[in-house]
Amino acid sequence: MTSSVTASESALRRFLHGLPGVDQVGAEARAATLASRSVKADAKRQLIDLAISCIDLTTLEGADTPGKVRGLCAKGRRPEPDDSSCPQVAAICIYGDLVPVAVEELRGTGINVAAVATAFPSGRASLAVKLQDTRDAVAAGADEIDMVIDRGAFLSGRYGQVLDEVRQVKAACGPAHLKVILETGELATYDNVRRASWLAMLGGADFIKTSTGKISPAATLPVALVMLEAVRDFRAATGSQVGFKPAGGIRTAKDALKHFVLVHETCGDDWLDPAYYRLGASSLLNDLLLQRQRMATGRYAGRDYVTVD
Ligand SMILES: O=C[C@H](O)COP(=O)(O)O
Repeated sequence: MTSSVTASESALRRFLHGLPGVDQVGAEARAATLASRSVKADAKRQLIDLAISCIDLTTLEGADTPGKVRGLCAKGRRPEPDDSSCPQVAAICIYGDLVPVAVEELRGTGINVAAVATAFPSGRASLAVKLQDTRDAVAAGADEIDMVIDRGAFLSGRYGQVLDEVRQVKAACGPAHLKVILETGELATYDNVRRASWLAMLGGADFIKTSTGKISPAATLPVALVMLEAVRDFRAATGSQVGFKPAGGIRTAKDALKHFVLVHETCGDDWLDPAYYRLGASSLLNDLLLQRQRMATGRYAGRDYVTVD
């Protein structure tokens, strides 16, 4: 390692370890307080539609098939086939090999195709493999790349390596937007979540994302709070607005509303837009549709009203 690399590594370490520490008890208490706020019925109606329009509708299973992805695309395009006032989702999030199927199904709809890449979900592969994974997905038509950071490198303190990987993947994305997944359930402390958030943003992330959905805990409210503070503070420091995507374990409309209260109170409404906010979820849409129907008619339509995935 050259002395200049060593110097920049140590400057990076000093910067990340110089960020204010997270008060664990305070963060958990604040997240719980905000989550207990009630939302008025009118606002709830609007937020349910906003939540639908912010969803990255996801399937990330080894057993995924072109047929399953086609079905997901159809659902994302017309979540309520009999109600044209129901918004479509923001993106369909899938493995890279299925990108051509989604591109075909979503052409002209305005729904983005998001591909997980960089040896998702573990992130354990050479940089060359990760970059090729990214280029392949972009060449196949992905509009967005969801990469994972190398948690082993991060937890060993090899921050420069993580930063460099994010930068190189960003360059490989070309015009595609980059979401950087921290896998917060493996980062052990809120301080690490704050440091990894800054590292990803310094590397050029367009979005920072909590989790792969493969590890529990995933998008907890205190973690979301810490990451929202990071995107807020990053904009104040640099002028750049980076988006935020909580993902994993968000299953009910109630969960989504709690996340929205957190965004509103922490960052303000500039983030309440699919351009800066996504909810990564495989089954949340069903509950949002049930609640939407209940608010429109005053009763639940029954579980068979929505598609059972
Ligand atoms: O990125 C999204 C997650 O993989 C979805 O997780 P979920 O199945 O818990 O909704």
